[in-house]
Amino acid sequence: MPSTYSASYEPAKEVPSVIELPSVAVLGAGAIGKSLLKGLTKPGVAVNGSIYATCSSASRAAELASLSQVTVTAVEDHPSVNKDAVFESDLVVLAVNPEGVPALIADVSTSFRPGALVVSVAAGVTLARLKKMLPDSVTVVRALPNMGGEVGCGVTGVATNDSCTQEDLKIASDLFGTVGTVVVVGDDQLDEVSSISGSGPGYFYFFVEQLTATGIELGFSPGQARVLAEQTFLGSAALMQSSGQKPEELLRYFTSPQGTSIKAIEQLSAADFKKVLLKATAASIARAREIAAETGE
Ligand SMILES: NC(=O)C1=CN([C@@H]2O[C@H](COP(=O)(O)OP(=O)(O)OC[C@H]3O[C@@H](n4cnc5c(N)ncnc54)[C@H](OP(=O)(O)O)[C@@H]3O)[C@@H](O)[C@H]2O)C=CC1
Ligand SMILES: O=C(O)[C@@H]1CCC=N1
Repeated sequence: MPSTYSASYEPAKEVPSVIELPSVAVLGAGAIGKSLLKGLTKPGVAVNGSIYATCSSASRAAELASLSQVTVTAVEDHPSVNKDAVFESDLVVLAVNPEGVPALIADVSTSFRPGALVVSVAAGVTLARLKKMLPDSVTVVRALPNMGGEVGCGVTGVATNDSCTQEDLKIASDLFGTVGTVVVVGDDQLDEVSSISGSGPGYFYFFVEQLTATGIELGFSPGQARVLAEQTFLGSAALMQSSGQKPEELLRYFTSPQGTSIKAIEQLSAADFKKVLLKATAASIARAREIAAETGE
C-alpha cells in the first residue's frame, strides 16, 4: 500500500501494516467516493464497523452493488439515507459536488454522532465555511484527492484547523492513505493543491492527447500515434517510480547534450511552458475561489 504523511515528493512505497479506520459513511459515491470505497475495502485495511455509501440515483447504486462490505443506497430509493448513514458512522466523508454540500450538511446536521470526524473533499468549499455549517459536536478536515486513487496511486492534500487533534489528522491521513500518498498542507493551500494534483490527471491526459495529435501530424496512423504517445508516458512514469530518481535527474540522464531530445526541450522552454502552467493553475485556483463564493464562503 502506498505511503502516508509524506510532506514532500516521494515515490509511493509499500506499507505492510494494517490501516485501521472507524465506521465510515461516504456521502456521494461518484468518481472520488468510489475510489475511496475501493481503498476502504482492500486487503490491509480494517474498518471497525460498517461502510455506508450513498448516491443520488438508483442506477448509480446498482452500478456499485458489487462492492463487497459496502452498503450502497440511493437517495432516490430512501430519501433519509444520508441521515441514516451519518447516524451509524464515526467518520463521514462529504463527496458530493461542491454546490451540493450546503444542502447535504443541512439535511444530516442533527444526525452526527458526537465527536464524529467529517472529511470534505469538495473543491473550493473552505474549512471555515464547513465549520460554520456543521454542528460544534463534530470535527472537520478538508482534503483534496485526485483520480489516481482509483488505482491506488492517488495523492491527497489534507488540511486541518485548530480544533483538530493529531488523532483526527491520522484518521484522515489513513483514509486517503488507502488510495495513495498524503501531503499535509495548510487550509489556505488547498486550492493550489487542487490546481496541481487535483486537476493534474486532466493535464496529463491533455498532454497525451496533444502528443498523439502531433504524431498524427507527423504521418502516423491514429492507432500508431496513440500507442507511441501513451506508452511513452506510461513507461516514463513507471521508470520515475521504480528508479526513485527525480524528474530533473532523469531528464538530464536521458537528454544527451548533442542529441535530439535537447533540441525539442529547448523549444518547450522557449515557449515558456512554465508560464503556460502558471496560467492554467491560476485559472483552476480562480474557479475554486468562485466556488467558495458560490457556496457561501
Ligand atoms: N473528480 C476529481 O478529480 C476530484 C473531485 N473532487 C471533489 O470531489 C467531489 C465529488 O467529485 P466527483 O466524484 O468527481 O463527482 P461525481 O459527480 O462523480 O460524484 C458525485 C456523487 O454525488 C452523488 N450525490 C449527489 N447528490 C447527492 C446526495 N444528496 N446524497 C448522496 N449522494 C449524492 C451523485 O450521485 P449520482 O451518481 O447518483 O448522481 C454522485 O455519485 C466534488 O466535490 C469535487 O470537487 C476533489 C478532488 C478531485
Ligand atoms: O474538476 C473538478 O472540479 C475536480 C476538483 C478538483 C479536480 N477535479
